[in-house]
Amino acid sequence: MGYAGNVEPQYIVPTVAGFKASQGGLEGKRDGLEDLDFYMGNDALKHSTTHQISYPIRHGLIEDWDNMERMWQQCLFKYLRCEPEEHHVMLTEPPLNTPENREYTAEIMFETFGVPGLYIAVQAVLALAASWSAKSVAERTLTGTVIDAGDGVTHIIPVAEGYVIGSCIKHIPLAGRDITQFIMEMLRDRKEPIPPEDLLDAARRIKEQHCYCAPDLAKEYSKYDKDPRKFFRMYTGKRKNGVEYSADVGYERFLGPEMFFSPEIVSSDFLTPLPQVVDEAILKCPIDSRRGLYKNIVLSGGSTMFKDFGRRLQRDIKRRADTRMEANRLITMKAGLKEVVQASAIEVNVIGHALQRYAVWFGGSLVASGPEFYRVCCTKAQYDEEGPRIARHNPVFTAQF
Ligand SMILES: Nc1ncnc2c1ncn2[C@@H]1O[C@H](COP(=O)(O)OP(=O)(O)OP(=O)(O)O)[C@@H](O)[C@H]1O
Repeated sequence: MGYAGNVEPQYIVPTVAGFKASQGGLEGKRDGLEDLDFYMGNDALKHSTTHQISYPIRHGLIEDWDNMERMWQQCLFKYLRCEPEEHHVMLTEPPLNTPENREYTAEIMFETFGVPGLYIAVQAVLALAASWSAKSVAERTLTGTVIDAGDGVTHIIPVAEGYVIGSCIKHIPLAGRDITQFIMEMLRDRKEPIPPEDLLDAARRIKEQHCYCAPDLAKEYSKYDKDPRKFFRMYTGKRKNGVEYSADVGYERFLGPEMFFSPEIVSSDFLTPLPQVVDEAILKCPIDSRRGLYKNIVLSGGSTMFKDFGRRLQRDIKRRADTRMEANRLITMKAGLKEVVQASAIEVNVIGHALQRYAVWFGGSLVASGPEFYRVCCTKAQYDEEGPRIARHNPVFTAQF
């Protein structure tokens, strides 16, 4: 959460609520004290022994509206310290959110908090908007394919002119957490002197600080075998008693992120490489949108931050597209269809930018700080006139900044 116009969120708080176990019963509800003994985010996790932990959002969708409302209350009053009646609010939603959820969200925002305006934006569309920072005004478009790789899951989301092509979204059940786990196992197998209670955190830090995508796994391995010292990095951490320790970092630097391109190294269930999934997602989309989707493949989320991730992805997708074009060319040549033979090559661009770590947030910040935002918001006056149904659809914004 944060205020529009900033490049990064002011507060990053996990959507976790913690409340006294007794509050679930009538006793807690009757005395009206339940709101006072309630924690959210990291505070909730800290009190997990005395309080019951609940996750109001599951798989990106709000499931526990009471706790979500309490969380919004804390976001607005405790963190952002704002008067909600004075601020238009932007919230984000995953691609296949239901219209009922949007109505309910509007009800809480307008009736409980009295906000003057509300816009519920689709996360993938904001990620596309965030990439405008890396483009000229003429190139700003809301057509593209968003690769969103976070901690638990990777999504491939095609968007045409601001609308998600819902039937063509793909999910990959592999993301940052799996790479961390994989690196952790390698460190453990090698018996690096990392205290067991620190191992997970050390693996995550090693991943974030030292990992990169190699152009070719076999070649990188043989380079490594010839001169491993070139690849070594040192990781240092502190034990609980304050004494420092250090560990060697070696081939996990390129083997970790390779998971996206050779998933068989970490998974026996999901075996399709990311470039193939992206290519197949685009091929499922309507034919007239495909070139635009290849031309603007946008990265979003922490697990797209590996050095050369975008470059490798672009090369591999381009190779697949070119091989298919060549195969089609040969088939059509044999059939004597000359006009198809002349189809131009497919342009494949994978767009990374400085703010892709928090691309959705940054895209939201960008859109909400422009004049266009006030045009697309649902207003309190409209809500009072028509009720929650005004939030069923939010208009698509354009690149007017
Ligand atoms: N510089 C970096 N290099 C590689 N990975 C990183 C980097 N920074 C963060 N990450 C990883 O990105 C993941 C978190 O990304 P993000 O915040 O986008 O996910 P999330 O939104 O919390 O997860 P999800 O999308 O699964 O709900 C973590 O696994 C983290 O270790």
